[in-house]
Amino acid sequence: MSDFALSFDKASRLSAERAMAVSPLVWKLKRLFNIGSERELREALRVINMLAKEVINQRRKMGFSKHKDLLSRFMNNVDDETCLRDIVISFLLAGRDTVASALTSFFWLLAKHPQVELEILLEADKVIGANKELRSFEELGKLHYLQAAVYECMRLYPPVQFDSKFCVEDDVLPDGTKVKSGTRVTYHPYAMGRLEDLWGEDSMEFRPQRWLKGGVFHHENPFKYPVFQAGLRVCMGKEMALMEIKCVTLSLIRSFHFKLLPPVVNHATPRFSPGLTATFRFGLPVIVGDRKIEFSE
Ligand code: HEM
Repeated sequence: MSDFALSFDKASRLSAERAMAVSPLVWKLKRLFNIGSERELREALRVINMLAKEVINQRRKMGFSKHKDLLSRFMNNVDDETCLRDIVISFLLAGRDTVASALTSFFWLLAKHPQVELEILLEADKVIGANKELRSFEELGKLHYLQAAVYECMRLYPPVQFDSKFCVEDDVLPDGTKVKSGTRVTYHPYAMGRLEDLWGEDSMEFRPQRWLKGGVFHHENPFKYPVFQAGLRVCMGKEMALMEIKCVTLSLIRSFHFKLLPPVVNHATPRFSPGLTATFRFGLPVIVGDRKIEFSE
């Protein structure tokens, strides 16, 4: 792995650990004396900042005024170097591990539910054509079962499993709960996705059909399914993320077969573990085979 990726992973982990500390005083003292995890975090951030600035410098050398990619657009409108650097890092943080986490969970669920994988393949053959490649964004939109399966996957395994906000001034929630200024308020998509009150008695089952009405995908209220958050600060990359997850899954499962490796000591079941972005603690060991050739045991 590159220095950037290693530092990025380390900084994400250490920042998440800050949030889980018994008291913020612990990490604040460590930061003051530049010791332990805070020293490691500072070093990781130095590497990340340096490389993010390098990305911006390279783009500047290439010329950005006529380019239409996201970074060039930001560079055309933002002069502050530190702000640009933070934009690069925010988009990486928001878009890198979240999609990877969703894909890992999805491949795990598909391996455990071959009938769902089969439905996705049959739908793809019907809409796109057997042995044909996806041609357009519109065609992707016709894959209702695939979309339902992706939503169902993230209901049970949301990449952002909980998310906190701090109240700026005294407020009252719609149900009358008073929230004092400075209070930390957390919503928990992982817990909400499993509530029987919200999803019914089969809330723990992976059942893509719950998202379909007459074979057509239908959205749920985002406040019931806050996987991408809801309201004004909803995820800016939602549609891009969904497109990535669906395209990667389709192109891989149409060509390859993924078989879970037999349980390994201590890794018996993949463990969904918290972090800034949740992921499977020991990765997802699989054997990859050609879809046209059956696996032999
Ligand atoms: C499955 C994948 C993804 C999930 C589950 C997800 C989820 C979320 C969530 C829960 C938030 C709210 C965070 C907060 O307010 O604390 C958020 C914000 C955001 N996401 Fe995503 N995200 C995903 C992919 C992406 C991608 C691919 C991008 C862009 C490349 C992206 C860009 C952003 C940005 C810029 C924000 C901040 C929006 C704002 O504060 O106004 N996300 N996302």
